[in-house]
Amino acid sequence: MSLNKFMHPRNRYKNSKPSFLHLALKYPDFRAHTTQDASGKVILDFKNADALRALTTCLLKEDFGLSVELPADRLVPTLPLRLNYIHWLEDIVGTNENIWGIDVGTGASCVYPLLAAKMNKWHFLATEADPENVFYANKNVAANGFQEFIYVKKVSAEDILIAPLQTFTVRTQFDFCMCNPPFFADHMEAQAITNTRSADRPEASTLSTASPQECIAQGGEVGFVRQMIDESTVLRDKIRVFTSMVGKKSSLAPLKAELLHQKVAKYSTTEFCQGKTMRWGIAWTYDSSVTFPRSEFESRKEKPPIQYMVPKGAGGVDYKVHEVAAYLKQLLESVKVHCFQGKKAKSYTSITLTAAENTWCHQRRLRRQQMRTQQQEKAEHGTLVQNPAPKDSPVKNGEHVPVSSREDPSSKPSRPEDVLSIDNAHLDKDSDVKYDSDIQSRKRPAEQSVIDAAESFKRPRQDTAESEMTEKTEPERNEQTVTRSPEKTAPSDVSLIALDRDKLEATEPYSVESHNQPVETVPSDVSMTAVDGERFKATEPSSISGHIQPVVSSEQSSINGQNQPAVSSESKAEDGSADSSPKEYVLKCVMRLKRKDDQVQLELEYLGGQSRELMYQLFTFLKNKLTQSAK
Ligand SMILES: C[S@@+](CC[C@H](N)C(=O)[O-])C[C@H]1O[C@@H](n2cnc3c(N)ncnc32)[C@H](O)[C@@H]1O
Repeated sequence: MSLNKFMHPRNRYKNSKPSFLHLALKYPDFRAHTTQDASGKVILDFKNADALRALTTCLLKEDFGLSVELPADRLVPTLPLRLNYIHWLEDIVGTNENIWGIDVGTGASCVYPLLAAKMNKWHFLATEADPENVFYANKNVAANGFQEFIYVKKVSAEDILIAPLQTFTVRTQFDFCMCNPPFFADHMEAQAITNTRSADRPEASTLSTASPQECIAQGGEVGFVRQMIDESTVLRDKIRVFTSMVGKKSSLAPLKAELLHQKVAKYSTTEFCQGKTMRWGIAWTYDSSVTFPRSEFESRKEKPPIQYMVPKGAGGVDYKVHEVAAYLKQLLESVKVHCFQGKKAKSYTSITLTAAENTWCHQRRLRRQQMRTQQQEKAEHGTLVQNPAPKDSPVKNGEHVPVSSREDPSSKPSRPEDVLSIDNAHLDKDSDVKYDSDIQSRKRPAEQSVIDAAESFKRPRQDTAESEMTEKTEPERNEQTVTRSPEKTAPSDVSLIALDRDKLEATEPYSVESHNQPVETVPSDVSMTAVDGERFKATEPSSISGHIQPVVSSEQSSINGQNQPAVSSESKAEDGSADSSPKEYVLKCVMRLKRKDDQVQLELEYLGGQSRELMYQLFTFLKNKLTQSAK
C-alpha cells in the first residue's frame, strides 16, 4: 500500500507525481537513463545510482529551480522525504523569513538548507564532517546564490552541536535544528544488513548510494541522536526546537527514554510517509510554549471512547450515576489514581483520571511476589510480618483499602485484578496486524540501504529506497507476521506512454491516492512502551463499543503535564478548586458516567500518557470490579 496519502498535505508530490516523460523530454541527462518498455512506458533503472542522481538533479531543477551537483559515491537525496521533514518543521516553527535553523550533516547536496532557503527564505548553519561533502555543499550553495542564507561549516565527526556553535559567530540563537543522522553503527552492521537478504527474496531493486563516512557513526542513529539530546541540555536556551529523523521505528523508544531522562519540557514524534517508505521524526524542546503538530498518520487511529453498561447492584450502591461515580472514585483513589471532578449534572458526571504510575495491573503477580518475599524473610529471620505489603505498594493500596461494603479484597482474592490475563476477548488484536510498509521497512535490511527515490515516488515493490537505511535487528525480523507479496505488486512505476507518441500521458498514479481505508497498524507507543518494567503485547481495541464521538487525544508526549490535550471544559473542578493532578503521569483519561436508557454507562476517553493500552487495562480493572461486586 502506498503511504502517499499520509504525505504531508503541502508536499508537492502528494497529489502530483513527477512526469518521467516530461523530464525525459526536457533533460537529456535524465533521458539517458531511461528506456521504454514494450508498451512505450518510460522506465528508469532504480538500481542505477547515476539514474537516481539524474532524477533528483532534474527534479530539483524542474520543481525548485535549484542547480545542484551531486557527486558520485555520495548519498542521493530523495525529495518527497526531504519535503515531508521541512513541512513538519514549518508546522512547528512557522514559515516566516527570519527563521534560523541548523542542519546537522548536510551532505554534499546541502538539500535541506537549499530547499528551505528556496521555499521559505530560511537561514541555516549547515554542518558537515566529510570534507568532500563540505566542498560540494559550498559549491551548491554558491551555485544558487544562497551564501547569505546558508553557512556550511566543516566539523569534526565527534562533535554535533556544542562545538560547532562555539565557533559560529554569525548567529547565536536558532529556531530549530534538524538532522538526518548516519544510520549504521559500524561497517560490520552495514555489511550484515546488506548480507542478510534471504535467498528466496527478489534482488533489491535499488541500491545504496551512501558512502561509509556518510552512513556510519558510532552507536548508529540512536547513538548519534542520543548525543544530540545530551548536547541539547547545554544548548536549551540557544536552540528552541531540536529535531532529528530516524530510519528505524525501533530507534524511537530508546530516544524517548533518553528525553524523559533529560526531563525535556515536551517531545513529539511523527511519521514521514512517502511511497512505500516510512521514516520517523522526533522533536523535543525545553520551551513549553512550543506546540507540536499532530501526526496525520497517527490521527487516523483515533479511537472512540470505550464504554460499558454498569450492572445493577455494582459496588453495592444505588443504581444512580453519582452513586456509581462515588464508588468508582473511591476504588480509583485506592489504587492511587488521582480523580479530578469535571462537569457534573443530574445524570452525568465527568472525572479526569491521572495516574502517576500503573497500579492496576499485575496485582496478583505483585501479591505473589510479596508473599514470596515475606516467606523468604520469615525463613531467613524467623519473623512473621503481619502486614505483608510495603506501605507504598500499589498492590497494598489496592488491596487493603476496602472499596465497598460488599467487597473486601483482603478476604476475597480477586482474580480479575490481574487484568492482563482476562477480558482479552474484548480486545482486538490490532497488534498482530502489521502495517505492511512498516513490515517492509523492518523486514528488509538490505533494501533499506538504498536510495528511496523509487519508494518516494511510489514505485510499487521498491526494495528500499534511499541511502538512509532502515536496518533491522534479528528479533525485529522474527516479529514479522505478515509478509508482502512483492511479485504481485510490481507494476511499472513509470507507466508513461511512449515518448514518440502523440498522446503523451502519465498513467501511473504514483501519487494518486487509493480510496481504501487505511490499514490498522501497531500503535507506535504501545508496541514499545514498557509497563511495570515489562514489555507487553499490544492489544489495543479498535473499539469496544465504538459509536460515540471521536476521541480527543494527543499523540504528543507529555512531560511535566505541559502538553495536555484540550479538555478545557474539564480542566477546572466543579467547586472551582485547583487541579492537583500529578504533573508527571503514565495515564490521563476522562471517566464519564451518564444515564442511558435507564442504565448507567461508564465511558473512558484517552487523553495522553505512555500508551492507550494502560487505559484499556484500567477500564478492564474497573469493569471487573463492577461486575464482580454486582454478583
Ligand atoms: C545520512 S547523511 C545525510 C545527508 C543529508 N542531510 C541528506 O539528508 O541527504 C549523514 C551526513 O552526516 C554527516 N556527518 C556524520 N557525522 C557528522 C557530525 N558529527 N557532524 C556533522 N555531520 C556529520 C555525514 O558525512 C553525512 O553527510
